[in-house]
Order: sequence, then C-alpha cells, then structure tokens
Amino acid sequence: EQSQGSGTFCLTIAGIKTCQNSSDIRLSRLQGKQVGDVQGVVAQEGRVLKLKTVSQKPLVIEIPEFLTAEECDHFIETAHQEGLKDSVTTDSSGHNKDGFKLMDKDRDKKLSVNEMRLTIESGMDIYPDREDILKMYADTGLDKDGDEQISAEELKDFSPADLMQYFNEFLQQQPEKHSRFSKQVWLFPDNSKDRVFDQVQDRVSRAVDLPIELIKMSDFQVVTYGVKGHYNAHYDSSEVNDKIPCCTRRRTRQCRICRYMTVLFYLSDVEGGGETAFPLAGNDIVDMVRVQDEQLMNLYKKCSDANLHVTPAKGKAIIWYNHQVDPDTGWLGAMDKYTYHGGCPVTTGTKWIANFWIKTTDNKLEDLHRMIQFAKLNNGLKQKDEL
Ligand SMILES: O=C(O)CCC(=O)C(=O)O
Ligand SMILES: [Fe+2]
Repeated sequence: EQSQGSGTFCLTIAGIKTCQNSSDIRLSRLQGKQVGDVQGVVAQEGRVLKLKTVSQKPLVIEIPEFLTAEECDHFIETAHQEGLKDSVTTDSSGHNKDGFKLMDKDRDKKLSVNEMRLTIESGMDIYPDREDILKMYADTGLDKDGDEQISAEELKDFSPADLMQYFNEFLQQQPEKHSRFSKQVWLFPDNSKDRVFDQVQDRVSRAVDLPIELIKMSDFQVVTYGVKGHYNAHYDSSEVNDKIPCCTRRRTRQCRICRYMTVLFYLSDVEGGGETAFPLAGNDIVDMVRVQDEQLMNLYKKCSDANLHVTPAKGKAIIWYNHQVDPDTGWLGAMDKYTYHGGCPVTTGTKWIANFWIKTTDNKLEDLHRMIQFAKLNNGLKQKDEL
C-alpha cells in the first residue's frame, strides 16, 4: 500500500492514490490566468472554490470564502487556548545581532541622520523616524557638537551595546516601530482530534493540486494585529543556496527556511487597513537598492506605495508561490523575488490571519521519504486514538 521499492512513491491527490517513480513526480503549480479571471475547483462535497488571479508577477490567487466563518472562529479560539505571544521577541530574520554595521554610504567617515537610521534598521530591525534619531542624540548626548553628523570621534565613547539598550527601551514605548508588530502562535493540530483542521488540509490539497502527504507537513501559524499592527515587507522563503540545507522540523543546525508556497487565510474582516501588500508586483525588475532608498520595505509608513494590495475578508485565502519549479528536478527551484510582501498597518479594529506554509526542501527524494513516513505516523496515531 505504501511506498513500493526505492524509486516509487504513492501519494494522494484529490483523494486518489497514485504511485509513480520519483523522477516523474513534480510539484504542481497552478497556471496564472489573466488578472481578474476566475477558475473553479471542486473541493469537498461538491463545493466549488473560485480561484481569482489578482497578479501575475508574482502569481497571486485569491479564493473568497475558502474557510467558513465557523472554521475561522475555530482557529482563533485554538490560538487563544494555545496562547499568543508577541512576534517581536521571536524575530529570526537574520539581522545582525553582534553589533552594528555602520551604514556610511557616502564613505565620508561620518553618519548622517539618514545613515544612522539605516544603521539601526539593518542592525536591529527597528524603523525609527528622523525625529526619533534626533531625540536619541538629545537623550544620549551622542551628537556632541550638534551638527547632526556622528563622527568616529563622537562614536568612540558609545558602544553598540549602549545603542542596543537605547533602542530596546525605545521599542517598549513604540512597539509599532519594529518591523513586525503582532502576536502569534504556532499550531500543531492533531488531525485525529481536530476534524476542522483535517478538512481544511484536504481542501488546500485539492485547491492547489498537491499531495495530501505534503500538505500534512505544512506549518500553521495564527497571527493577530491590533491598531498599528503591521509586518514590514519580507520574503517567506529564502534564496537557493547549495551550502546551507533547508530547515526541516528535525534539523537543528544552521539551515534556511524553504517554503514552496504560502497560503494565507484571513480569519477576520478588518475595519480599517491591514491589507496584504506586494511592493514590487508587476515591476520590470526587482530593484532592492530602490527598495532601500525609498524605504519600500517600511509598510508601516509606505503601504500606499506598494503596487498590489489585497483586502482582508473573513474566510478569504490568498496563495502565492515563493519558488519556481526547477525544470530539471521538478522540485523546489529559484525563489521568486516578486513575492516580496507584508502586512499594512491596521488603522481600526483587529486583524486575524493564519499562515499555512507548504514546505519542501531542495532534496526531492528526502522529501518524498519524509512525506510517506509522516503520513504513516499520522495514520497510526489516528487508528490508535480511535480504539
Ligand atoms: O499580515 C499579512 O497580511 C501578511 C503576513 C505575512 O506576510 C507573514 O506573516 O509572513
Ligand atoms: Fe509573509
């Protein structure tokens, strides 16, 4: 019934078990239609999901009423039960934690206010305004001669630790100046107990045409934002790098996050703000220098400068592909740089979302073995539970 021999794997797509040689197995990818076009997909019990293309570069597909209101409420309730924590403290975005890289962009051996701002941004993932920097000079006496330029001489008596401490306190007062201002919790629902989760996984599998065995290994995270809550633009995955393996639940050593797809559920309506924004959608090139110069990552301030906005609506899902499919392996390929995205600030009310990240590594065979193993284990648990 399960994997037959070394190269053959049996996976379940749309409820049908199909056995194939590993070399013939490929990650499927929905075709982008013209923006505005809708395609129907039959999910459970004949329910038809309407998949609407809202962008082609990157491919973003919107599915209204993917979840029922009851399912949304179920996930919010589960999140409450498990306990939501500030996202700020769990930042793992690889920012420089061993001090600062001074962003003396014009190499005049002094930091202008703007260069100091960039130094704080890249060193601490905090996004102060010009006024915040000037206040820091006033509070700390760092700018001794008051010329708004920080020289090596002025910096001498001031350690990176002092700067860190100042801005950590700053963050206590103004948590919205962090790149991410939200609460979150990871959920690992047990399918045997959580029928809702089981059904949603099956629906995702059918909607995106990927085997249920892969969907079962996805990560699930509930996030909530209050007023001013936001998440600056970022990538959900990372660029292919032969030297660093993809993270799996078992791997503890240095690894990189590999998420083939993002399925983002809106678990609530939002009274004001809280759009999901894609600053680079549809551009001719991905120009990260421009992103930095124009602070396009800073959605807290520059949400309206983004090219594409998706409005939250309770039950709606949006999906996108963080990676191409490698034409040779049929598995995880190059990262799609146009998927740069984030959450705009909530202006009124509360926003609830769930991230459903469909993960693969860049090693197809390892993934296939893991998928089969995981499905077996899951089934085993289910049967035991039912006794
Ligand atoms: O809140 C949003 O709309 C986007 C959230 C997001 O990008 C993330 O949690 O990775
Ligand atoms: Fe994201």
